[in-house]
Amino acid sequence: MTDRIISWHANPSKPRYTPPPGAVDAHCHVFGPMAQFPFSAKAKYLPEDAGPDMLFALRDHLGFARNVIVQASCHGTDNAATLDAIAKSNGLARGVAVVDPAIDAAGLAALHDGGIRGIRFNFLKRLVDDAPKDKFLDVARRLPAGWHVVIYFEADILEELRPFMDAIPVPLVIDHMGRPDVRQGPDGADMKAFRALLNSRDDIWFKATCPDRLDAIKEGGAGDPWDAFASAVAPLVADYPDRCLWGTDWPHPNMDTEIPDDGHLVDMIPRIAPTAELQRKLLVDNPMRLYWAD
Ligand SMILES: O=C(O)/C=C(\CC(=O)C(=O)O)C(=O)O
Repeated sequence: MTDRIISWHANPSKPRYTPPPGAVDAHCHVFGPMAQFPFSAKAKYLPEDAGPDMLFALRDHLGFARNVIVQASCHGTDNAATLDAIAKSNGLARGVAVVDPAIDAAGLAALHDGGIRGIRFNFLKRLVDDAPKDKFLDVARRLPAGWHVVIYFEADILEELRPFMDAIPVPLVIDHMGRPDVRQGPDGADMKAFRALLNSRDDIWFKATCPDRLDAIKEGGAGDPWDAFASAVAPLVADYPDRCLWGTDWPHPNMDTEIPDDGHLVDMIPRIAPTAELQRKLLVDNPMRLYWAD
């Protein structure tokens, strides 16, 4: 793997939609800079540098106030780039780490001090070599108070993961709603299965994110303006208004063949959360509860 990839829009449009004051982009990443924070030897993609300065400039351009930076698989379990970005944010960013499950209490406390409030378990085979459920459960039982677990999986393994998720004793946040096939519509099999998961516990949250991935032309969707995503996801946000989060997913890893315009992504917000109250919950109240409770 030698070629470094650019997966972000060079000149995203200014959104027509204005987020409420204090809005949080609750799913984004930083890449490198590689000279300072080398990528993991196990990385499945090798991106160009997309550091904190670029992330914070995009935040301001899109009208957001805060970021939740999620450690991306290309940095493995070395969270230094994520921690560096949080440290440079003047308190306006917090993060989700990926850890070696053998991490000890002192290691977790250091992450907490650096602004981390959760850990991510990634089950996508194209992104990680292994996902040891027993070791994941062990560390999930030892997290600092107030932390949660973020899980990234695709819809076809939701049922298989149910016993594992049931055993996690802290709140769960599901990336991109477990990647349902949005073309099935709001009452399709994938959304029904996801609703059953949400109904099994009241502390499971979800990210109403990634129309560009879930309604991608390369996956058989229609692409921007992502109509199937809007009609499948709006009812979910309406029915679970206190458990949803939103994020850009910038710099859009692995979307280099269909790079989304971040301004258009922001313009999806009123289509999935049509009222001011829903927008405030999605963008401010919910992420603040999860990431800035202290
Ligand atoms: O970041 C995302 O939302 C999605 C990713 C990349 C990723 O998660 C990672 O590298 O850890 C994907 O589907 O390729």
